[in-house]
Amino acid sequence: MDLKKYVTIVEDWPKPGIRFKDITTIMDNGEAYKYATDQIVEYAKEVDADIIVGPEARGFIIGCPVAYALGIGFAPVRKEGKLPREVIRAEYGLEYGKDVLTMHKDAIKPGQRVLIVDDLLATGGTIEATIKLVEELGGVVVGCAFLIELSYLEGRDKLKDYNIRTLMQY
Ligand SMILES: O=P(O)(O)OC[C@H]1O[C@H](OP(=O)(O)OP(=O)(O)O)[C@H](O)[C@@H]1O
Ligand SMILES: Nc1ncnc2[nH]cnc12
Repeated sequence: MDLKKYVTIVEDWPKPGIRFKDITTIMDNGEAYKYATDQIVEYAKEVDADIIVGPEARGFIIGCPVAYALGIGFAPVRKEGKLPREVIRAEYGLEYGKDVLTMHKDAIKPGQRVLIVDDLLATGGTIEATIKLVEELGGVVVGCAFLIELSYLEGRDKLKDYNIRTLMQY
Protein backbone atom coordinates (compact mmCIF):
# COMPACT_ATOMS: atom_id res chain seq x y z
CA MET A 1 0.00 0.00 0.00
CA ASP A 2 1.28 3.49 -0.85
CA LEU A 3 0.90 5.19 2.53
CA LYS A 4 2.11 8.53 1.14
CA LYS A 5 -1.27 8.87 -0.59
CA TYR A 6 -2.77 9.36 2.87
CA VAL A 7 -0.30 11.96 4.19
CA THR A 8 -1.29 15.60 3.82
CA ILE A 9 1.38 18.29 3.62
CA VAL A 10 0.53 21.69 5.04
CA GLU A 11 2.83 24.62 4.22
CA ASP A 12 3.98 27.16 6.83
CA TRP A 13 2.35 25.46 9.84
CA PRO A 14 2.87 25.80 12.80
CA LYS A 15 5.56 28.33 11.76
CA PRO A 16 6.71 29.89 8.47
CA GLY A 17 9.21 27.62 6.71
CA ILE A 18 7.78 24.40 8.21
CA ARG A 19 6.14 21.82 5.94
CA PHE A 20 3.89 19.92 8.32
CA LYS A 21 3.23 16.25 7.57
CA ASP A 22 -0.19 15.34 8.88
CA ILE A 23 -0.75 11.67 9.76
CA THR A 24 -4.34 12.14 10.90
CA THR A 25 -5.29 11.43 7.28
CA ILE A 26 -3.79 7.95 7.67
CA MET A 27 -5.79 7.28 10.84
CA ASP A 28 -8.95 8.58 9.19
CA ASN A 29 -8.69 5.66 6.79
CA GLY A 30 -9.23 2.27 8.41
CA GLU A 31 -7.24 0.33 5.81
CA ALA A 32 -4.26 2.66 5.88
CA TYR A 33 -4.22 2.83 9.70
CA LYS A 34 -4.36 -0.96 9.94
CA TYR A 35 -1.67 -1.40 7.28
CA ALA A 36 0.70 1.05 9.02
CA THR A 37 0.01 -0.53 12.42
CA ASP A 38 0.59 -4.06 11.05
CA GLN A 39 3.97 -3.02 9.60
CA ILE A 40 5.11 -1.83 13.02
CA VAL A 41 3.68 -4.92 14.74
CA GLU A 42 5.84 -7.08 12.42
CA TYR A 43 8.89 -4.97 13.28
CA ALA A 44 8.11 -5.30 17.02
CA LYS A 45 8.07 -9.09 16.58
CA GLU A 46 11.41 -8.98 14.70
CA VAL A 47 13.11 -7.09 17.53
CA ASP A 48 11.28 -9.11 20.19
CA ALA A 49 9.95 -6.09 22.07
CA ASP A 50 8.25 -6.65 25.39
CA ILE A 51 6.93 -3.12 25.93
CA ILE A 52 6.08 -0.17 23.64
CA VAL A 53 7.00 3.40 24.58
CA GLY A 54 5.53 6.38 22.71
CA PRO A 55 5.88 10.15 23.15
CA GLU A 56 2.86 12.45 23.45
CA ALA A 57 0.71 12.95 21.54
CA ARG A 58 1.01 11.31 18.14
CA GLY A 59 3.22 8.53 19.50
CA PHE A 60 0.17 7.32 21.43
CA ILE A 61 -1.92 7.09 18.26
CA ILE A 62 0.67 4.87 16.58
CA GLY A 63 2.04 3.00 19.61
CA CYS A 64 -1.12 1.93 21.46
CA PRO A 65 -2.63 -0.23 18.69
CA VAL A 66 0.77 -1.93 18.28
CA ALA A 67 0.86 -2.78 22.01
CA TYR A 68 -2.75 -3.99 21.87
CA ALA A 69 -2.09 -6.21 18.85
CA LEU A 70 0.83 -7.87 20.63
CA GLY A 71 -0.84 -8.07 24.02
CA ILE A 72 2.02 -6.15 25.65
CA GLY A 73 2.15 -2.91 27.65
CA PHE A 74 2.41 0.70 26.52
CA ALA A 75 4.33 3.25 28.60
CA PRO A 76 3.60 6.91 27.78
CA VAL A 77 6.22 9.66 27.56
CA ARG A 78 4.46 12.91 28.36
CA LYS A 79 5.13 16.62 28.41
CA GLU A 80 5.91 18.07 31.83
CA GLY A 81 3.14 18.26 34.43
CA LYS A 82 0.96 15.51 32.97
CA LEU A 83 2.04 12.32 34.75
CA PRO A 84 0.72 11.85 38.30
CA ARG A 85 3.40 9.66 39.92
CA GLU A 86 7.10 10.31 40.45
CA VAL A 87 8.83 11.10 37.13
CA ILE A 88 12.23 11.50 35.52
CA ARG A 89 12.64 14.30 32.96
CA ALA A 90 14.64 15.20 29.85
CA GLU A 91 14.85 18.52 28.00
CA TYR A 92 14.95 18.48 24.19
CA GLY A 93 14.86 20.69 21.08
CA LEU A 94 12.25 20.43 18.31
CA GLU A 95 12.04 21.61 14.70
CA TYR A 96 9.92 24.46 16.08
CA GLY A 97 10.81 24.99 19.74
CA LYS A 98 11.94 23.42 23.01
CA ASP A 99 10.15 21.28 25.58
CA VAL A 100 10.50 18.79 28.42
CA LEU A 101 9.49 15.12 28.35
CA THR A 102 8.83 12.96 31.40
CA MET A 103 8.27 9.31 32.24
CA HIS A 104 7.05 7.58 35.38
CA LYS A 105 9.98 6.23 37.38
CA ASP A 106 8.36 2.80 37.52
CA ALA A 107 7.24 2.66 33.87
CA ILE A 108 10.02 0.31 32.72
CA LYS A 109 11.58 -2.61 34.54
CA PRO A 110 15.38 -2.90 34.24
CA GLY A 111 16.29 -5.15 31.30
CA GLN A 112 12.92 -4.80 29.52
CA ARG A 113 13.18 -4.78 25.72
CA VAL A 114 11.67 -1.49 24.59
CA LEU A 115 10.37 -0.51 21.16
CA ILE A 116 9.92 3.26 20.84
CA VAL A 117 7.19 4.32 18.40
CA ASP A 118 6.25 7.75 17.03
CA ASP A 119 4.56 9.18 13.96
CA LEU A 120 7.54 11.18 12.77
CA LEU A 121 11.34 11.42 12.91
CA ALA A 122 12.26 15.05 12.20
CA THR A 123 15.37 16.47 14.00
CA GLY A 124 15.43 13.42 16.28
CA GLY A 125 15.26 15.55 19.44
CA THR A 126 12.08 13.89 20.74
CA ILE A 127 13.36 10.39 20.19
CA GLU A 128 16.77 11.17 21.64
CA ALA A 129 15.12 12.45 24.84
CA THR A 130 12.83 9.41 24.90
CA ILE A 131 15.80 7.02 24.56
CA LYS A 132 17.55 8.87 27.39
CA LEU A 133 14.52 8.41 29.67
CA VAL A 134 14.12 4.70 28.82
CA GLU A 135 17.81 3.99 29.37
CA GLU A 136 17.86 5.92 32.64
CA LEU A 137 15.19 3.50 33.86
CA GLY A 138 17.29 0.50 32.77
CA GLY A 139 15.31 -0.35 29.62
CA VAL A 140 17.05 -1.75 26.52
CA VAL A 141 16.01 0.11 23.36
CA VAL A 142 15.74 -2.70 20.79
CA GLY A 143 14.21 -0.51 18.06
CA CYS A 144 12.60 2.78 17.06
CA ALA A 145 9.72 2.84 14.54
CA PHE A 146 8.21 5.84 12.76
CA LEU A 147 5.63 6.29 10.05
CA ILE A 148 7.52 9.21 8.50
CA GLU A 149 11.18 10.21 8.32
CA LEU A 150 12.12 13.74 7.23
CA SER A 151 15.53 12.70 5.85
CA TYR A 152 16.61 16.30 5.17
CA LEU A 153 16.61 17.04 8.93
CA GLU A 154 19.11 14.21 9.52
CA GLY A 155 17.49 12.91 12.70
CA ARG A 156 18.90 9.47 11.90
CA ASP A 157 22.42 10.83 12.59
CA LYS A 158 21.49 11.14 16.27
CA LEU A 159 20.45 7.47 16.33
CA LYS A 160 23.50 5.75 14.87
CA ASP A 161 23.68 3.22 17.70
CA TYR A 162 20.03 2.15 17.36
CA ASN A 163 17.91 -0.02 15.10
CA ILE A 164 15.52 2.28 13.18
CA ARG A 165 12.54 1.50 10.91
CA THR A 166 10.63 4.18 8.99
CA LEU A 167 7.69 3.45 6.68
CA MET A 168 7.92 6.62 4.53
CA GLN A 169 10.74 9.02 3.73
CA TYR A 170 10.59 12.64 2.51
O1 LIG B 1 12.25 14.61 15.57
P1 LIG B 1 11.72 15.84 16.24
O2 LIG B 1 12.30 17.10 15.67
O3 LIG B 1 11.85 15.79 17.71
O4 LIG B 1 10.18 15.96 15.87
C1 LIG B 1 9.29 14.89 15.88
C2 LIG B 1 8.25 15.05 16.94
O5 LIG B 1 7.48 16.23 16.70
C3 LIG B 1 6.09 15.92 16.75
O6 LIG B 1 5.55 16.02 18.02
P2 LIG B 1 5.23 17.41 18.76
O7 LIG B 1 6.32 17.70 19.74
O8 LIG B 1 4.91 18.43 17.72
O9 LIG B 1 3.98 17.06 19.66
P3 LIG B 1 2.53 16.46 19.43
O10 LIG B 1 2.70 15.00 18.99
O11 LIG B 1 1.97 16.54 20.81
O12 LIG B 1 1.81 17.27 18.41
C4 LIG B 1 6.05 14.48 16.29
O13 LIG B 1 4.85 13.83 16.66
C5 LIG B 1 7.28 13.88 16.91
O14 LIG B 1 7.03 13.44 18.25
N1 LIG C 1 7.49 18.86 9.69
C1 LIG C 1 6.75 18.27 10.64
N2 LIG C 1 5.55 17.74 10.31
C2 LIG C 1 4.82 17.13 11.25
N3 LIG C 1 5.17 17.04 12.54
C3 LIG C 1 6.35 17.55 12.89
N4 LIG C 1 6.98 17.59 14.08
C4 LIG C 1 8.15 18.22 13.91
N5 LIG C 1 8.31 18.60 12.63
C5 LIG C 1 7.20 18.19 11.98
